[in-house]
Amino acid sequence: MQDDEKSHDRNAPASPARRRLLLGAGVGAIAAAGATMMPQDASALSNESVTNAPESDTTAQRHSFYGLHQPGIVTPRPAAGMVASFDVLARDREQLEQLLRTLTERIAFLMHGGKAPELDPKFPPPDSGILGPEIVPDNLTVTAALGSSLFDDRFGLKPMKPKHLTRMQGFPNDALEKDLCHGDLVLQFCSNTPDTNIHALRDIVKNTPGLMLLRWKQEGSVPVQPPDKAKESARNFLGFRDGSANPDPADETLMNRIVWVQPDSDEPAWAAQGSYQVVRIIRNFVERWDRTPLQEQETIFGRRKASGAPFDGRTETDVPDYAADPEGKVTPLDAHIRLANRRDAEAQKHLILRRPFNYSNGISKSGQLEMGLLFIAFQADLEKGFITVQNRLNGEPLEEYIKPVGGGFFFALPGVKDEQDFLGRTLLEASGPQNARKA
Ligand SMILES: C=CC1=C(C)c2cc3[nH]c(cc4nc(cc5[nH]c(cc1n2)c(C)c5CCC(=O)O)C(CCC(=O)O)=C4C)c(C)c3C=C
Ligand SMILES: [Fe+2]
Repeated sequence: MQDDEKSHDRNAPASPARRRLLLGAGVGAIAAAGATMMPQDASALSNESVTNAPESDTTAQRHSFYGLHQPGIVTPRPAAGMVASFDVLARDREQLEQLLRTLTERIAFLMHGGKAPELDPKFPPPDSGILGPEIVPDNLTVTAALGSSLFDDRFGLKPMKPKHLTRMQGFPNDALEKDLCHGDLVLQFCSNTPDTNIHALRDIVKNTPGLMLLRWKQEGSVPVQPPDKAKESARNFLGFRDGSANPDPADETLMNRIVWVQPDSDEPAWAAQGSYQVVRIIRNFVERWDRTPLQEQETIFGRRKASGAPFDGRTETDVPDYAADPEGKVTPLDAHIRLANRRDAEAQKHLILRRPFNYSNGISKSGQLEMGLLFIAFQADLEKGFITVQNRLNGEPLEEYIKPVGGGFFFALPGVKDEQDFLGRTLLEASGPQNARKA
């Protein structure tokens, strides 16, 4: 059987299009055919398939919304991502609580899936309908985080601000566009398809009128690979594997150290089990990059382009030995990976969990491709994490090919523990005299 076919559930009944393919070509013929035949086979379907929806057997994938932590941080990164940033319009704490409760209710529904609600047709339909009458979960996670601007006088949250949460400062190579930066509240959508993310965003926007207003959004994607292929990091738009040295999200002890704010930390108690989220929209000058010799590209990152291996290794999981290369004769001292992680005891304090997506936004006024990296990173300490690493990267050779233009610093809220709980409850309960209604 060919690679493309293996991604389907073999026990699932064949769809009409697939049955036609099997009947038309004959199962034996397909099995005998080489992998290179598949494109011809796929396009040999009846002309009906030109307008049929493409098939996927992953639309039923579902994450649990409830738990100690929000999903979308250490859960696997699917093919489609989006960050949407909002200004909060709620006028008082009561309205802020209403917003957080509505967000909780909508996210719980969207991640679970179910029938789209119906109303008397004299009213606007409650759902956009873009996923049809049955809303599939499609691996969706929606992760909510707050910006430092929410911790002002409007809601009495000032004393509750997470210790390191600041408005994102500009770094030396940045050219930040103000319409692409900051926000009171940010939602990160991750799912199998852009349509599922857009559906979720439109649902949330429709259900929060007068409570928040979109400020900016950025969509992104991750290239997919056949499920039975050995696990490899996905490639970014500069063609390199991105994520090879990411800390293991399945290692709970490690995640408690580098991602999740701990109850015994110096952060406000309400913030325990939350995480600092950094979002950076980093444009890549791909035309210039594509005219750069391979050798130079690899020197800039400190890794081989094809395999992702470090210069003293064979595979992308091999660990570079900088102690054996103090002068940078193997891996240059200013290579991206060497600056980002010196691989010594000190560097252990500055680890971050990266969750980036590639983005492509059309073209610039001068006819250049507007594409790059929607860089997202989580850490328990913003100062020790992203800010320290970025300061080490300042002035790196990669800067000739990248330009950060937007993003912000946020604090991803602790998880919603059950159906009685809501996003931000611990914050509202902890702050001010007008405590939040008990969940
Ligand atoms: C401040 C943090 C980082 C920014 C911003 C950043 C931008 C950026 N990175 C790439 C491509 C790669 N990065 C890689 C490794 C890597 N990058 C960071 C941090 C930032 N990158 C870290 C901590 C690491 C890991 C270093 C290590 O532990 O060895 C790699 C190599 C493969 C990998 O480990 O992921 C690539 C490729 C781009 C294109 C980019 C901005 C556009
Ligand atoms: Fe990087």
